[in-house]
Amino acid sequence: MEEPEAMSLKSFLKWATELGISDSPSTSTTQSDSCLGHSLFVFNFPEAGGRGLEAARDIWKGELILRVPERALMTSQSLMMNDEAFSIAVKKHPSLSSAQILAVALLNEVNKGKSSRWWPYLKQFPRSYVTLADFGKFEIQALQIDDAIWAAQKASRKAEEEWNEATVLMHELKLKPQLLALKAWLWASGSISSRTMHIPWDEAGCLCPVGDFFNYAAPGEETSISEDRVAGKAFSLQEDSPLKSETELAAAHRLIDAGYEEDVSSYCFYARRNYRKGEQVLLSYGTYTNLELLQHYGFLLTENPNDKAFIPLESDMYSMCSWESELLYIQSDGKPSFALLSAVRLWAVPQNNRRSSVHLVYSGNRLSMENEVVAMRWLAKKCKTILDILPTTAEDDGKLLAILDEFQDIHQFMETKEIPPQLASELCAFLKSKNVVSEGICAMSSVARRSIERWKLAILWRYLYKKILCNCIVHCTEVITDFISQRDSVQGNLH
Ligand SMILES: C[S@@+](CC[C@H](N)C(=O)[O-])C[C@H]1O[C@@H](n2cnc3c(N)ncnc32)[C@H](O)[C@@H]1O
Repeated sequence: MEEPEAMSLKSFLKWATELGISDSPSTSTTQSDSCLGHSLFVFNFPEAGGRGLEAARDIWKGELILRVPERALMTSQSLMMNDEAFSIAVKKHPSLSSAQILAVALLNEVNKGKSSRWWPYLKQFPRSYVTLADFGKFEIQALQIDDAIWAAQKASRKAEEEWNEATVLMHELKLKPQLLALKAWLWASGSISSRTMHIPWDEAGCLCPVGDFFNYAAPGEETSISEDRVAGKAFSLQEDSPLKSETELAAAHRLIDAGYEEDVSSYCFYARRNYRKGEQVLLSYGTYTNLELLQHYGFLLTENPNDKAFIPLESDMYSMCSWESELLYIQSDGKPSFALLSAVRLWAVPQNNRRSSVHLVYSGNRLSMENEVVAMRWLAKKCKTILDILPTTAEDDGKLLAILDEFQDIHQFMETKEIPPQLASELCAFLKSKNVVSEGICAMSSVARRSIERWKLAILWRYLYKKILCNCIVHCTEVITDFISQRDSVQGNLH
């Protein structure tokens, strides 16, 4: 960590200590300069979320590892309480949503600079975000898949509309010109989208100092090497387990490992699994597909058990079945979801027999060998058709990511003749749109550098989408091959 950054972190942790934030189970006030050190340390994890929290000691599943008292939570309400002018101004705009109010409140605090009570905390926020709303035209097109392109266009349109609606209030508050700009709004709404936590009294949630340093792991990934320590034993049955209160036990069983607790008026964080000293301690913000992670948090996971690939179906498939369209998807392992499988099975039944097959299909049964083969062939062919019409293959995307990684390392592109033509044209379009090459010299502005980050995310997203479709083709082919060999062996036995 660079010196000014380290100093700013140090003063932030001191500020947090004074507000009663603590990673120690003891509620007595400490003389320490840092609220961390008992259970957690701040550490940089370049491959897994950047700045995050590491275990300062071996931690047991279910242990309380961080407490953030209510007075340290930044909410619209707490910001209004300390700023009468802001509170009066907001009341004149009842149509603004709670997220818009929190965004304006955040910009209003930034406007105060060092005189804001929250200044040490605000200095810890990232300077910009790479969520879908921040994607420009080029990066949006790089997603390649219509659904993702629409989601990104919708996110950036929504951000712009919300900014427009809030500008009158921001002018009334006399914010500095740079804080009135869309760029500042994107920063505020990106902060809210990627850093707030749920509280029961405000839909916009709260900003939770130190608690928002936890990076994400998808729910369902709770096991680790350290889990071996308790292999075969339920953690709650261990006599020497440090789990004490009922709250801690209850928390260990929950999906969400953090929440606001009325009885202690604090946001409490519990370890979702055992951690060895030095491991990164992670939090599950919820169950998200990669597109949702990109939309709300600006990152995605190469191994995401909750990822889904949606494909366009025949129009009568939607009308014929009673499933909501968001249930019709291909899972990350390439298998169709239960609803998609039943929809395709039903569609593969001749139209005049469908009515009598509905019950069987919805109970998850295969109808017949022929029906299964028709359904699997349709699904495999659909995936192949989608993949064939896309401008690049998954393999190309992998190559392009490697080229961009290399470029970011050595600031030079490999010889263009070594780059496959479809990638070279995307690369040229990028260089042109960001004015990267001028008179044969490659000069990257900070804008172009940030754009590369978003472009890489778009490429990675479409690469992972294509991988799911490729896995689906493999799965369908295996099912068909199995059926054919079963049928051949039955026929062989009959002869
Ligand atoms: C609540 S903050 C977590 C702390 C953050 N790393 C920081 O420095 O403030 C959420 C942000 O952290 C990053 N992040 C969290 N988990 C991640 C992961 N598993 N992989 C990549 N980035 C992650 C994303 O930028 C996300 O928007």
